[in-house]
Amino acid sequence: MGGVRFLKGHGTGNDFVVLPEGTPELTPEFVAAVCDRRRGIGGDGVLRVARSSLPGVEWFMDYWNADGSLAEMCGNGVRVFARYLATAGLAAGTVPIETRAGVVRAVIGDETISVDMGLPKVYGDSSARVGGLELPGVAVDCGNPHLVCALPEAVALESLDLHVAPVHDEEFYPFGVNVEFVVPVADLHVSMRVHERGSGETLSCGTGAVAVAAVALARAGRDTGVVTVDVPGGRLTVTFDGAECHLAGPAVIVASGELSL
Ligand SMILES: N[C@H](CCC[C@H](N)C(=O)O)C(=O)O
Repeated sequence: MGGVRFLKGHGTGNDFVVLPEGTPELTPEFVAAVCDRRRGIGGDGVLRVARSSLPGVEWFMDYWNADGSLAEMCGNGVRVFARYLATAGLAAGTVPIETRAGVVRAVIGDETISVDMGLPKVYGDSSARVGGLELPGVAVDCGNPHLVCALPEAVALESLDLHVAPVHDEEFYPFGVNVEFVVPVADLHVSMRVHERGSGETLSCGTGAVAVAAVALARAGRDTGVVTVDVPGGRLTVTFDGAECHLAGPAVIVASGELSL
């Protein structure tokens, strides 16, 4: 697909290739080639800008993982998508965006973009094995599947080797899973690393931050509050107001160009 215009952006280091409106339908092979960090542009995923057919919704975020697989939702992706719309003069203020997991609303600020994400659903317990450690975890649905594993005190977050995908229960997660490893920092303040389905370890994961925040809030016996989530790529905050949660953090566009893949 030669002559395709692209932009590059990230939200706390979770990086995406943005393909503006008019880009033809994508294939897994094309997405994997674009996300290749040596032979392509490089990215944790692709955000293709398309029109929504839903009433009152103008935009559809066609999100793909780096390996060319589809995912239902991408929280940092929505924030970068909204930043692109704003910089392209296509949106300002609050903009509804359709995703495969439903419609979310992005609130566009100068530095921060916040996404109204609905409420995650904590739906069970499972486990993951990483580096010989079998870790229990809490299953959370953020439109996409997550497993939140609290690390034992003796295990340092940075000691985990996430070059290899954690082994998960394939019966519990037949379509794969994003696995977060989390340690407490302070009250309603956690630090996490994440191994993402279809992308490997990333510096940040918005829906992952929502998942770990939901577990932290439940552990504190609360259903409203602001949870600070430190990720290797920076800091996200997740605010629960009782009706839904709001994922907030920086999102920037850093480059643009033309693909000749
Ligand atoms: N980085 C994304 C999550 C992508 C999830 C994707 N890896 C999946 O297969 O669900 C985020 O900020 O929410």
